Amino acid sequence: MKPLHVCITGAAGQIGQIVAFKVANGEIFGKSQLINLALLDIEPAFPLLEALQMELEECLFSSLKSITITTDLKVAFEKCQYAILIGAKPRGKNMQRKDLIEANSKIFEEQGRAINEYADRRIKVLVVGNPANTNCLICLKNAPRIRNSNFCAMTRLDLNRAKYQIALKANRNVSTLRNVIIWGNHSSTQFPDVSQAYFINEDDEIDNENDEEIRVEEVIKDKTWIQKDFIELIQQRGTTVINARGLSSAASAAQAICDHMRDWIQGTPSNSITSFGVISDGSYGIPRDIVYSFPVVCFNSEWQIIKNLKIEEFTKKKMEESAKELIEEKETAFRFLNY
Ligand SMILES: NC(=O)C1=CN([C@@H]2O[C@H](COP(=O)(O)OP(=O)(O)OC[C@H]3O[C@@H](n4cnc5c(N)ncnc54)[C@H](O)[C@@H]3O)[C@@H](O)[C@H]2O)C=CC1
Ligand SMILES: O=C([O-])CC(=O)C(=O)O
Repeated sequence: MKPLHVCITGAAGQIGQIVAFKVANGEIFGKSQLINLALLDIEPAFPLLEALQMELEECLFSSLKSITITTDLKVAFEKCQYAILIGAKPRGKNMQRKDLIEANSKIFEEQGRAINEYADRRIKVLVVGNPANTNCLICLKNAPRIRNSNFCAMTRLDLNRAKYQIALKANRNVSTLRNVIIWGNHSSTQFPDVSQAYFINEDDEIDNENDEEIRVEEVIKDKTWIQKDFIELIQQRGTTVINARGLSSAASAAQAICDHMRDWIQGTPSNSITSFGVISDGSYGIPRDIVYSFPVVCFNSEWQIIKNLKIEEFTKKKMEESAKELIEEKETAFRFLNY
């Protein structure tokens, strides 16, 4: 079996360090898939990359064929088939993610260009660095040789957070919960939506056609909680973690990266949908040319937006608010980059 070329940017950072071990241990591509791992960071972080390399090597991961540590975009992205773009400045207390546009948009412009020039034409790119949706848009605009659908922004952490809170409130096992959706921006305007979500029977955790379903809105009858407290809790979760630990989420973000990539590559489990930030094709009236989180399914290593869900007025308004913010972010970023 041929080894895969995988690149992690910002690998010396708090998320990057955790993801590197997970990738090396087969959490995305499986334990039998060999990996050539490229770890990119900036010069001041190079000693941390050296230490990371030593530790990875000494874990004796059977799927890790080689490790390259580098500060050079060409070396990092040469022949790259999967890129996880984390390297960027994180926000601190009292900041919104969009306050990072000036600090981070150039990074994604440069990396988009390098991916365009050096990577495998079929590369799949997950953008994590904030503001993730707008950085993803910048990246794909700078990589015209690569299909737009090969770029995603990560909203999986929001989805995992939402699923946890719903299962907790319902006092049910999270593994029996299906089809929660994150719409929009990875920001405080995102809309975590349970209108399509349901629980399957506890005894029926292995999906099959005969799963008995019960809608979340029939289990959690507290409409105020669903339409207000729950939404705000998920929209503000990143901030809550920053306020508690002084730094943004790391381990849960690393896990969400693996969950996103695994679904993308190996396919979503049957009867399950997930949410990806992807280039809008105009579905649900969302303007084109922004990266927006939609419900998707994946098969054959491709995602597809779930169409024709019935959208209520409440949902539609929330979806539009987030689209409006993404258009504003795009305008700010493009002005800054002189596009
Ligand atoms: N989409 C999401 O759900 C989430 C996104 N994030 C975002 O991920 C990013 C990284 O977060 P952390 O790992 O906590 O930050 P961190 O500060 O611990 O690590 C960032 C790493 O990126 C490196 N870096 C900076 N500029 C770079 C460049 N031009 N090229 C390559 N590497 C570069 C830094 O040297 C550092 O090692 C932040 O923007 C954060 O806001 C964090 C959590 C969740
Ligand atoms: O909140 C932040 O800045 C980091 C992040 O994206 C998250 O935890 O969802």
